[in-house]
Amino acid sequence: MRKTHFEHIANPEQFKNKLLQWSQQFDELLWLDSNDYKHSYPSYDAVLAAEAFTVLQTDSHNAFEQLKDYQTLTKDWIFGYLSYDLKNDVERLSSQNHDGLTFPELFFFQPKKLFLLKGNALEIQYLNLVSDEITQDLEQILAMESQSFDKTEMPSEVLPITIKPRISKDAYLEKATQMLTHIHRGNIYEANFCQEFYAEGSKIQAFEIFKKLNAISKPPFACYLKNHDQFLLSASPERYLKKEGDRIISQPIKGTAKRASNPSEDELLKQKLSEDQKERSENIMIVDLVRNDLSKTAKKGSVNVVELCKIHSFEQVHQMISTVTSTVKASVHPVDILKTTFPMGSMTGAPKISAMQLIEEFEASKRGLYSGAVGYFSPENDFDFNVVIRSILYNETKQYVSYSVGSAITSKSEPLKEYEECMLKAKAMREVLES
Ligand SMILES: C=C(O[C@@H]1C=C(C(=O)O)C=C[C@H]1O)C(=O)O
Repeated sequence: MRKTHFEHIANPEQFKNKLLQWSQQFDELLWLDSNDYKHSYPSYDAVLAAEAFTVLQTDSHNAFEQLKDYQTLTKDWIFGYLSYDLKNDVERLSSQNHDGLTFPELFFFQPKKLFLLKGNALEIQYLNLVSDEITQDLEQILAMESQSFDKTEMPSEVLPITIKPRISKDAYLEKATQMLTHIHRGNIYEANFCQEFYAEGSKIQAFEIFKKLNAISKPPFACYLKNHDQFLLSASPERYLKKEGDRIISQPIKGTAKRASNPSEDELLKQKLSEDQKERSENIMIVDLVRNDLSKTAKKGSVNVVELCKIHSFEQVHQMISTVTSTVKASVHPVDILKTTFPMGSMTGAPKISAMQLIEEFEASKRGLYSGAVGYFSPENDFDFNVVIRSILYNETKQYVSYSVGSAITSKSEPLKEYEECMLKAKAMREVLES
């Protein structure tokens, strides 16, 4: 079905740059970049999937069954996303909040052209119908002018944008206080409460903004997605779920601290986060939820916490990350591993269903692709998906730009501190949009 070509790449960083530049001509593309992060469970350094041969695009109704059929019948690489609102396909829930983006709730495509980069080894896989284009495309890519990833010039037709909050700071503080009341009453233990920032009537150069966001964040799960007029520019540091053979890996993040330019001050902030009882309990509650979710498809006794509350430092923030693994039963369809764990606990709270009900009640925007997952299935039924956070979403036709941020509310939360945590997470996105 696919023709494979191998190529040695002398300068992977420069090649990535050229490849991404070249890919801009396609209507459907997904770019995944680990930014040379030393992953404990690595896949590829960078992947480009371009030009759809087949597509699955739908709302949440029966979405997981449709994805299962599509993945089973296609028997090939498929790339795309699950939006948060697929919760409505898994539980008796609905999404009534404002949606300025109107993206499909699920989108997957089978790319005609696929590039997989690991170290200096490039694997090109083209569907047979375009396989005679490999040599010519490769020549074109190598001849592309290499542009620096942190090139910051703004094309002249682009106007500065005005970002507005969907809810005011006072409304946020009021809602967070009400959430706390639910927690103190024992209705839930933890809720990931999010808020949207948006700009209307805005034209942005999505690709330029992505390059800037990536350059100042260098996250391990970066992605750039284009589905015609819909764009996702993501600087995500978080893995949702990976399947490698019968091994399942989940790496929830809970616990965030700012970085300092002074190294000793920065080390102190890291140390403080590591020892912070509130942040640790936030993280452990989600680890418990993930263990429970994974146990639904795991072989008996195979769910393990292999790393608990470890601090990882990224350009923008320090994060507390745990790793939970399991061995999946042979009879389980890969899509069911997603279905039984979705949405990821780090973005809901616990217990999951009650937390999602309160989120719907208290948040003002439909989460959509924010708080969903982007990734791929391989022909071997493996997969890897990130968590869509620290991401800018853009509908070019509607000229609507949006980013959302959130934080975990637990019994020890102080609303103002949670608000500040949201602003810390928003900093890089605001900076690249307003610069
Ligand atoms: C909600 C966001 O992040 C989530 C909340 C985190 C936290 O509470 O520390 C950390 C990572 C994410 O799971 C966001 O970045 O918007």
